[in-house]
Order: sequence, then C-alpha cells, then structure tokens
Amino acid sequence: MAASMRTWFQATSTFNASQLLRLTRSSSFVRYVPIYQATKAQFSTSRSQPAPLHASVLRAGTPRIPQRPILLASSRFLSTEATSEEVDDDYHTIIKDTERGKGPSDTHEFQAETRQLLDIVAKSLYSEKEVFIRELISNSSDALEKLRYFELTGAQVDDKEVPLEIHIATNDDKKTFTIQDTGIGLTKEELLENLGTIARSGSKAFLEELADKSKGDVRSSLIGQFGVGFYSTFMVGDKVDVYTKSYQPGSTAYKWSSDGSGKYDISEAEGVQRGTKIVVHLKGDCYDYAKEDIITEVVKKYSNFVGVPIYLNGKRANIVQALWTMEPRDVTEDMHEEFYRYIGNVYDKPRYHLHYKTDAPLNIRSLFYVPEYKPTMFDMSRETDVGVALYSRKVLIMARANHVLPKWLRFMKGVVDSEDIPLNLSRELLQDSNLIRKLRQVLTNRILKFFVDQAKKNPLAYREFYDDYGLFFREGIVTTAEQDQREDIAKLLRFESSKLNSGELTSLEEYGERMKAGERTIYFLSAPSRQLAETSPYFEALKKRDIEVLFLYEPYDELVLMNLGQFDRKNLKSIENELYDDKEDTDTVDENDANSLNKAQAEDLKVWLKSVLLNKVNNIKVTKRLENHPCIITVMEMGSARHFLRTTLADKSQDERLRLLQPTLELNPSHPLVVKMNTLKDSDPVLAGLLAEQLYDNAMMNAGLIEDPREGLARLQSLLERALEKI
Ligand SMILES: Nc1ncnc2c1ncn2[C@@H]1O[C@H](COP(=O)(O)OP(=O)(O)OP(=O)(O)O)[C@@H](O)[C@H]1O
Repeated sequence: MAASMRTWFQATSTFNASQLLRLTRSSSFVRYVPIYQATKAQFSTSRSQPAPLHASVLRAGTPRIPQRPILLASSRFLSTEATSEEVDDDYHTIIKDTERGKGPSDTHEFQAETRQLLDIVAKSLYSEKEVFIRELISNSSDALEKLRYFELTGAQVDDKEVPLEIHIATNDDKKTFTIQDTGIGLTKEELLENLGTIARSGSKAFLEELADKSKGDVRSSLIGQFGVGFYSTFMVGDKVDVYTKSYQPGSTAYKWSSDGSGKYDISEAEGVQRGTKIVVHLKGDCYDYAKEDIITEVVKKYSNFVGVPIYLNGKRANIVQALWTMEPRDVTEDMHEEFYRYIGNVYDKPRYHLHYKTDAPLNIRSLFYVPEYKPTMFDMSRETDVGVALYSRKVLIMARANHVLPKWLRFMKGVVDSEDIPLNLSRELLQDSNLIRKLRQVLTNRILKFFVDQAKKNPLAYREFYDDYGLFFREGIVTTAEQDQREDIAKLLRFESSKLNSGELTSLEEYGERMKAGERTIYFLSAPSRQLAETSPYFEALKKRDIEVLFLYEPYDELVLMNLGQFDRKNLKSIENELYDDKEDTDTVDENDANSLNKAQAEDLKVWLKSVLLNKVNNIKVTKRLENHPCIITVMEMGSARHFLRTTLADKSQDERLRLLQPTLELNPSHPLVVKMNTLKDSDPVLAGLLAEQLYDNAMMNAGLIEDPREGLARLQSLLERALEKI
C-alpha cells in the first residue's frame, strides 16, 4: 500500500465519533450536521459557563428550548401534595388592592430587540394567545423555586413565614387578569435588566427564526416552541402593570408599567408584598381572559403540575403530584398527556411513554416521553440539553440533568427520581459520579429495551418513530465507546434489503436470522435509491452468490455501519469492499465464451487502455463477475474513499485525488462496448480514446467517486458527434 494511500485508509477506517461527525459535515448529512453547526453558534454563548446546582433555575438567561425547568413537588411543597380529589376548597387569596405607585416615575425605552419582539408578539395573530398564562405562571414558579433555594442556602429572606404560592385573579368588570407570587421579586436594577432587554437566548433564537422568511407559515407555532416569556402579556393586554418587592430585607418596592409600544415607566410603590404582582389590562378582543372558567381550563392544560399551589380566585387550581412515584396502572393516559405537556413545554401528545420503576441495582422512579412532533433543529443540535429532570425523593436536584442519559437520547423528556442520589450532589460530582454513570447505564439499557419491544409490538408506529427520530440512533452509535452498547443501539436500525420488497424494512437481527449457516458477514450497499442500488454494477457482480444486501440510501448510514464494524459477532461489510477483497476472481477471460475477447486481445486492450487513461488508473484487469456493465472501478475501502473525497480531498486536483485513490478498472471482456472498443482502438483510435474515457467516467460515477458529471460533458458531446458521423 502506498504511504499516502495508507494514510487515508487509516484515517477513515479507524475514525472516532468526532472525526466521523466532521467527515460527514460536507457530505450529505444535510439534514443533520448543518443544523448542528447552525445551532451550535446560537447556543454557545449561553451555555458555556459552568453552572451551579439548580443552575437552570437560577440563571435568568436559561434558554427555553426545548424544555423549561421542571419544578415539581420540591421539599417545601410536598406538604401541599394533594390528589385532584383532595384539592383544598377553602377560600384563600393573597391578592389585595393595596399596591400604588408613589413619587415621580422614570420613563425608559425598551432595547431595540425587545421592541422588535413586542411588535411581533403584539401584532401577530397567534392562535394560542392563552400561552401568556403559562409564561407568567412559569415565571412565578421560577421565582418561587429560586426563593426556596436561597432559603436553603442560608440567604436572608424577608417575610420568611409567607407561604410559597401563586395566585391568579380575574376581574370581568374591570377586564383584568392578575397574577401574584410570593417569590424573589425584583430590585430596580433587575427590573431594568429583565423587563427592558432581551438577554435570554430563547427570545433571541425566536427572533432569528422569525427572520427566516421561509418560516412564514409556521410563525404561530414558533411562539409555542420558544415562548417569549413576560412579553407575551402584550398579546392580550394593552397595558401591563408590575408591582414587585425583592426578597432581600429592606428592599424598596417598585411599579413597572407599559403599554408595550416602546417605553415603560418605573416608580417606587407602596402596599406591595414580597414577590411580584402583574396586572394585565386586557385588549377588547381578549376579554375572555377575565373569565374564571377560561383560566381554569388553561391552568389545567399547561400548569397542572407546577410544583407550587396555584389559587384561582381563592380556590386551588392545580395538582401538585409526583406522577413518577405512582403505580403505573394508576396513571391514566390523560394524566400522562398533561404531565408531558407540562414538562416538555409543548402542545402535542407523547407518542410513547415509559414508566419505569425499580429498586435494583438502584432505586429508580422514572417517567419518559417521546414527543409526537418531529424533532426540530433545536432538538437535533448537540448543544441542546437532555430533557430530563433529576430528583431525589421528589426534591429537584437538576432541571436538565445532562448526565442522566447519554446525549443522543436528548429527545426524551421526563423525570428521574432516585433515593440513592444525595441531595447535595453538585454539578461537578454529577459529571464524575459512579452513581450517575450507573444510573445512566441502567436507564439507557431500559430505554433501548423499550424501543426494541415497541418495534415488535407495533412495527408501523415504530417505523414512523424511526423515520422521525432514527438520526439520534445513528448518532448514538458513532458517539458511544462501548461496542456492546453500540450494538444494542444498532438493534434499532432499519434498512431496505435486496431480499425484501421495496418499502419493507429489516433490522440487522432479522438479517442475521435469514443468514445461511456458517455465514459471518452482513453486506450493505450505499446508493441514492433502490433503483440505483439494484442496477449497480457492484450489486450485479455479487448477484451470482445470492447474497442478501442491505440498501443504504443515506450516505451517513454507510458511515455508521462502517463505524459500527460488527453486529452480533458478524462483520459489516460493503459489497464494494467484498469485490475488492475477492481473491477468486482472477484476471482471466472465459475462453469458452464466444462473445468474449480472448486472452491475447484482453492483454492488448489493457496495455492500450493504460496508455490512454495514464494516471487515472492504478491497475486494469478483466473480470468475469459483470454481465450488463462494461466495467467497474474498485478501490480499497470504497465507502471511506468516497467520504474522504468529499471532505479532506475536496479541494485537491483531480490528478491528486486519483493518485491517492489508486483505482483499479475492471473490464467485462464480453460486453459489446468493450469488444467494440478493442476493434476501434486500431481502426479509429481517437473515437476509441473518447469511448475509453467515457466508460471510465461512467464507472467512477457508479462508484460515487465522481459526483459532478458536467466535467465530462464536452467529451460526451464529441463522442456523440463522432458516433453520428458513422451513420
Ligand atoms: N414573577 C417574577 N418574579 C421574579 N422575576 C421575574 C418574574 N417574571 C419575570 N421575572 C424576571 O424577568 C426575566 C424575564 O422574564 P421572561 O419571562 O421574559 O423570560 P425568562 O423566563 O427568563 O425566559 P424564557 O421565557 O425564555 O424562559 C426572568 O428571567 C426573571 O429574571
């Protein structure tokens, strides 16, 4: 093997996951890597700093995508835990009409981006205006969770005895919607910083998405996907008043007020309790949100599982219940749906749910969901957090616990609770802990088994899931180090096969079951379509051996199988490599075939062809494996070569590429074109030369080693002209 050849062979046949991801960037990983790159930049700023315990709760800039923190049943709230039947009917409210602005007020301008956002939010006809309620409730819930954390960590808190609650009041006469919490409140600086600017990547990403004109039709769904937080109040209100008092002892209270048109006023205030009260003065077409029954429905829909009690007009409106600790048979589909919507911050249904409880080897109470919707570019991005919250005895340890599941399972949403996890587990410990590693392993195995079972139980539903989420499995294979685990993930892969009808898919396991005794290789062929796979010269060359071949229509599938290497003690091999390695096909002609060139003619033709093709080929031989094709190209490790050409060698000259590839041209000595070329080389060497070059290019195209055939068009034209002259 030439040194240069060895280099690319080694580089591509032993690449690791990150190299593989890089390799695929410029190839047709179009649906994946560019998305990955595009989103990477977007998120890198917000995620780069190491964050402390409860970071996602404490950090104001937590992006919402794809999930918001899950703040359920924390220790403080467990005493309020109640089932729907047990909801307290006693009237209880903290909402009073004591708050007033006092003294002079300062007028401020919203930051340009905020104005832009307000404009979009206020003027667009979003179908789901009600989401503003969810946004406000979740802001309140965050503020309460932060307060709980500050208390736990010994901070001085004003009015410590005030319970942590959210209250909502509707006023049909005044046409107002009011929400009040007893959370951390805001200082003047925080008001200026948080309600005047957009520092949050969620909203920034939202704006960027909107700027993408191609997304015109999906604008209304974008708001659901991103949420625009507090500013969503201007969808329904023509004036919003905020009264707030920080939890810090001795804090001054403030009133913030705006009509959403570009300016807001801040003044000091009196009669304000710790926390935040927001009064939305509803627009004419939004008076419905001053009606209790409407709000009851919305709270139930989005916020039933918020981890603090919500009171609506003095009555309890939500359930604070740790669903994952219940017996699976007691959790209804409706409860799953509601819970999924709450933790996923989404509107659809889960397509799968897995309620997994075990006491060995670890205590685990967990609930996982797979969304019905197809993954978005944010779900695809490897920068996106795993959508699973980690609890210990119903106390939230971390809202987005990245280490609880491997990154490739980030599309799963859910909750994991384990009594074995200490409450004071820091983020650093979380990363390195053996316990978490064990937890991750147990959960991953269980989830993999779940998908394998689902595929058996309902293949049609699995097929849909695979079409939507199968890319994550491929990523799982190339980013997982342990071969056993990789093979477990590979059980989920599906491909078309030469032995099955078009449209039917097979698993690797099923392929194995069809193998004849003693066979140890699973063959595959990468081709853009079934038609091209079935008419491929490589497939033709192996047809006589009656081998089953998996057809891979996505170029990255070839990389994934190459990277996987083995499955269930069987080798995974492309048929192109099988042909290259085939020692039985000697460089001789079939002397009994009357249509074939004889040995001397073949030798003659080979010498002549070498003089025409020069450095384009390393070797020329005849083969008995072809029927309908005049020739094929074989190179060592064809799949790697193709990807190497598209990536590392992309800007090298054609000569340089071919020198590195060292292709072998294999001729079919009984093909009419080859036989004719042999005659023409003496009678019309110019035409024969054009034919030789064209056949070579065709073979290279069939091998996927020439992607743009336009370079050869001029020659093809001369060839046609010369051929027509003969008529
Ligand atoms: N009820 C509240 N109590 C205390 N602070 C609040 C409250 N509501 C909003 N804030 C502050 O205002 C900031 C902006 O809120 P907003 O809802 O616009 O975005 P967010 O919640 O940070 O982000 P996102 O909506 O993308 O999750 C919050 O991060 C928080 O600091």
